[in-house]
Amino acid sequence: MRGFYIGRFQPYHNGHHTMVSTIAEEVDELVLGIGSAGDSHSAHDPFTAGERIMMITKAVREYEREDDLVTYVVPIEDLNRNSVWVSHVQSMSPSFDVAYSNNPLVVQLFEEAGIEVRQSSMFERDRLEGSDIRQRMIDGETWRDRVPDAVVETIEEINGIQRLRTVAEDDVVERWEAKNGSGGESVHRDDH
Ligand SMILES: Nc1ncnc2c1ncn2[C@@H]1O[C@H](COP(=O)(O)OP(=O)(O)OP(=O)(O)O)[C@@H](O)[C@H]1O
Ligand SMILES: NC(=O)c1ccc[n+]([C@@H]2O[C@H](COP(=O)(O)O)[C@@H](O)[C@H]2O)c1
Repeated sequence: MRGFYIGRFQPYHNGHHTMVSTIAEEVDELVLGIGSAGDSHSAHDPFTAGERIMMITKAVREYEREDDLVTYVVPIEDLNRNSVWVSHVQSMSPSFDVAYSNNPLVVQLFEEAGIEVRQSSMFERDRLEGSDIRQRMIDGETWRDRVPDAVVETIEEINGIQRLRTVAEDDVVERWEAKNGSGGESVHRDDH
């Protein structure tokens, strides 16, 4: 049996990794779908699809060895039409028998398409949440104990913390300018 588990994995953390270990008890093969694959370099989605492929491919080797799990990592870009998203996923992924997700929209779209969806409880959600882990990286707080070692290695290799801090700062400036104006007018007037 082949399963499919999709997430943004920004970054892939120990909550996702625990979910994969649970899934490994139920399937022989697992497709890990990297959602929002076209997004990167923002505070919400700092890492590219390729970087997330590295994190996940290296991390799940543990389960390939221990549980004989066969894994495939497939990047999946977003579409602006939810109604055809499941077909889009199916067009990019090896075929699968069951989907795993705790995301209510994803669950609904798969179920409406007649695909079985299995949900799990959230593991240590107070510690294992992507947005919180990204904030800890920005603030210089501990985060390494919340992700697999392979993810620490990848983030260090790509200098990911520095990137995240830079793009997060840009996001704050953009949000401030969207709310208060860029000050472009006064700069323009000063030119005369
Ligand atoms: N701690 C966790 N335990 C179990 N499942 C989780 C956990 N965290 C996330 N998931 C599930 O994994 C899938 C992918 O999640 P996602 O990559 O959005 O992580 P996230 O921690 O919710 O990140 P973000 O805060 O960036 O949205 C979703 O179905 C999500 O519900
Ligand atoms: N219309 C669409 O493009 C569509 C619909 C549902 C989910 N998704 C994607 O699936 C992924 C779901 O992952 P999360 O559970 O991590 O949010 C996200 O990348 C999300 O953007 C996309």
